[in-house]
Amino acid sequence: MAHTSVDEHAALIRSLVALPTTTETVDLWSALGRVTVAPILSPVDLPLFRNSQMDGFAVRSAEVSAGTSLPIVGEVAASPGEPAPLEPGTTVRIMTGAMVPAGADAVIPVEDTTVVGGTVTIHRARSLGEYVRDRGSDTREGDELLPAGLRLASRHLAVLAAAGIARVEVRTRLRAVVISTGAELTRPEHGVAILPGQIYDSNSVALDAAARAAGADVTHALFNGNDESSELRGAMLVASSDADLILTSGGISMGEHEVVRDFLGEIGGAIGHIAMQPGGPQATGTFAGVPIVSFPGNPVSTQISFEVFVAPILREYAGLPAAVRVSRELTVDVRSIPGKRQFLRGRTVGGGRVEPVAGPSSHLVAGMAASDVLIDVPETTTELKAGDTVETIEL
Ligand SMILES: Nc1nc2c(c(=O)[nH]1)N[C@H]1C(S)=C(S)[C@@H](COP(=O)(O)OP(=O)(O)OC[C@H]3O[C@@H](n4cnc5c(N)ncnc54)[C@H](O)[C@@H]3O)O[C@H]1N2
Ligand code: MOO
Repeated sequence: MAHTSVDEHAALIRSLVALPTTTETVDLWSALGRVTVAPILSPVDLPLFRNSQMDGFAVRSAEVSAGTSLPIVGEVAASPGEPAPLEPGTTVRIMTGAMVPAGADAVIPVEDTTVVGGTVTIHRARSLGEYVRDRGSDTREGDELLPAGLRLASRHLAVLAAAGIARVEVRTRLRAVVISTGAELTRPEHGVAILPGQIYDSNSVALDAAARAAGADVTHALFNGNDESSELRGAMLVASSDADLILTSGGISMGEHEVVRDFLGEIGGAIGHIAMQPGGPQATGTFAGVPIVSFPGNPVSTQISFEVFVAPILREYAGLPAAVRVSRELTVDVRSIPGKRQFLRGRTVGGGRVEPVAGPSSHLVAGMAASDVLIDVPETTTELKAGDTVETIEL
């Protein structure tokens, strides 16, 4: 991997990750954010029947002009049942959503009328079809309601329900497992009484949240709090039984206790450095048929590696838009490492500008939290001036 570029490594990971090809059928209540697999055609016309847009009176429009009075001979509510046809020279009260009786072709809103006893006087003429919502005027039986590959939002669920569709076939969610490694790690849930030399594991929760935000289902967020490769193998066995992708953090560099590196070595994985900062050390492998993508342990390296290499694949599969890239002007001069694609943390400021946040070091987890974009500096760029345009990636 010595001279591997970011794009080459991204392509390698894309080739490793086998996206699920199965589908499942879920009810609408569980379908939010899921992705359709085929176009969904309407089984019905919408509206289902000709109905009133207003509370008022159903009339034959040709019979109505300003000052017309008609006897009120009945009422149609928005409720089951077909109303009787409207007799000529009469009207019926009608409610919004109620079926318009045969023979009626317009609705007079109640506020345009005066009712005295059983007679209504209409104050102005109405045209044919006014305030009548025709059957099929929204969509026709057989028309496409939703396309394939659509991520379902509330408005999509609403039209399915309106058409009487209770269940929808969706892509099976990609199942990811997250494993953090390092004997120095403890979980924040364990409280403040940590030993000298211990730190809180922030990568598990970061990767778990990032994977879920990218539309994946995280089946396990495991934690290997020692540097034993046998223990990691155990975690991998659990993970691989229930995952399409295993993400690890830590233990892939050049130290003496690189548990992920050792494990990947045993299973014939690939470990090396790529032309990227942060996120130089990178590794991949396959265990029990499940791809493993291993990120360096430094918190910023892990987070950025996920955004660069894995998030685009997961988002695409989950029907989410790709991360937004925007050109912005730098507020200050910036130096970058020759031969490495650098992803600096940035904060957007007014006028389409961006200022770097914290430094380039990959332990600056608070600096990462204070940023809202990554500044993508090409491998060949070593110096940028205030006012220069840079590509930013929204976080
Ligand atoms: N001699 C060399 N040393 C290092 C090199 C190198 O090329 N030669 N590369 C450096 C770079 S760059 C990085 S990045 C790291 C990657 O190391 P590892 O993947 O082996 O990660 P660890 O050593 O396990 O951890 C690095 C760092 O991150 C902290 N860490 C680890 N896991 C977590 C976690 N879950 N939550 C929060 N913080 C975590 C860990 O304590 C370390 O401080 O290697 C450099 N070294
Ligand atoms: O490349 Mo490392 O990921 O800078 O910290």
